[in-house]
Amino acid sequence: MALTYALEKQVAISAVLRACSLTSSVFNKLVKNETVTKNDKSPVTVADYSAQAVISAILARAFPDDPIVGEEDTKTLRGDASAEVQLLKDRITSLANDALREPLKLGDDKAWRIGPDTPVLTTEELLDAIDRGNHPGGPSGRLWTVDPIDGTKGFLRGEQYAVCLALIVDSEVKVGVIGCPNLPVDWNNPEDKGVLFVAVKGQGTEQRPFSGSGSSQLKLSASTPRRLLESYESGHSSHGLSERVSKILGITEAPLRLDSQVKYGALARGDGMSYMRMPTGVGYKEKIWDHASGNLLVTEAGGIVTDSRGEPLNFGLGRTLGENYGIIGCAKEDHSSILKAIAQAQQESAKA
Ligand SMILES: Nc1ncnc2c1ncn2[C@@H]1O[C@H](COP(=O)(O)O)[C@@H](OP(=O)(O)O)[C@H]1O
Ligand SMILES: [Mg+2]
Ligand SMILES: [Mg+2]
Ligand SMILES: [Mg+2]
Repeated sequence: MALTYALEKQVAISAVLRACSLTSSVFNKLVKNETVTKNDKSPVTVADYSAQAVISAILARAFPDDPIVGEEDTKTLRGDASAEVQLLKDRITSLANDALREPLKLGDDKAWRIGPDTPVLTTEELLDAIDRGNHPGGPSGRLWTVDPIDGTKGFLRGEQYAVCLALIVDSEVKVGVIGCPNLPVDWNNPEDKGVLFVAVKGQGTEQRPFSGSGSSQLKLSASTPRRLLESYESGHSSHGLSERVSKILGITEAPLRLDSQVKYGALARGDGMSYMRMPTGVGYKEKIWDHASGNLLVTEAGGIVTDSRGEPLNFGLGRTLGENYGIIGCAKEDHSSILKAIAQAQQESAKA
C-alpha cells in the first residue's frame, strides 16, 4: 500500500507557516525601517537562522530520527564571541521562541507540543537545531531538506521569497511545501498576498491562500501564458540565453522575473509556460533545497522538471544536484520544443 505521508504533510505545513510568520515579522520590524543594510549581520541573516531553527525544532519533535539537509549552519555564530554576534544570537532566540509559541496554526498538533505550550528553548538548543541541518544527504532513507529563506535578495527588496521544506525518501521527493508570504493569490489583486503550495507524491498539488481556508488543486496545462519564468537575479540564471530561447519559440511577452521557488508555484498554477534556469558560468552546483519542493509541486500538477538535456534531477547525490546543465520545468506537451529551442540557443550563443 502506498504511504499517504499525512503526518509529514501536516507537520511540514505547520513548520512552514510558523517560519513564514517569523520572516514576515522580521521584514516588517527591521527591513522596512532600513536597519537591514547598515551592518553585515543583517536582519535577513537573523531571519534565515531563526526560520531554520524553528523548522528544525518542529521536525525534531515530530520525527526525531529524520536527518535534515538545511542551507544554514552556525559556524560563524559559534566562532565569534563579539558583542554584535551575541546580540544576533539573542535575537534568534527570541524570534524563534516567539514563532514556536504563537497561537495554534494549520497543521499544528498538541502531540508534539507546538504552540503556546511549547517550552522555551535556550540559545544553545536553537543553535543545535540549526546545525541538525548539516547532514550530507545521500541516496537512501528519509531526509528533510530546508531552505528557510529562498530568494534572500528578493526578501531584502521586499519582493518574492519562499520558505521551503521537502521530505525526500530514497532520493525521491515525497512531500513539498512552499510558503510564499509576498506572492499575490491573484496578480490582479496585489494586496491579497500570501500563498502556501503543498504537494504530496501521488496526491497532486494544492494552493492555499494564507488568508481564508480555501484550497485549490492545480493542474498545469500547455495553454498557460506564453512567457518564461526566470530568476530576477541575472547572476543566478542566464537572461541572455532565455531571451534567445523566447525568440526561437516565438514568445513575444517579457519573462516574469521572480526570486526563489515561488517560480515553481507560479508555473504550477499557470502564471507562465516554463521555469527556466540556465547556468551563468561554470562550476556552480545547484542545491537540493533550492529545487526539491518546487520539483514536486510541478510534477504533481502534471508537469515535468528536467535539466536542459532532458535528464531528471537527482536528489540522492548529497547536498547538491551534482553536475549542472540548467533546470527546466514546463507542461509535458511543451517539453521537447523547449529543450530543442535551448539546444539551438546554445549553439547560436557559442557562435556569437
Ligand atoms: N551562481 C548561481 N547560480 C544559480 N543559483 C545560484 C547561484 N548563486 C546562488 N544561487 C542560488 O539561487 C537561489 C535563489 O534562486 P533564484 O535566483 O531562483 O531566486 C539562492 O538561494 P538563497 O536565496 O536561499 O541563498 C542560491 O542558492
Ligand atoms: Mg535558496
Ligand atoms: Mg536560503
Ligand atoms: Mg542563501
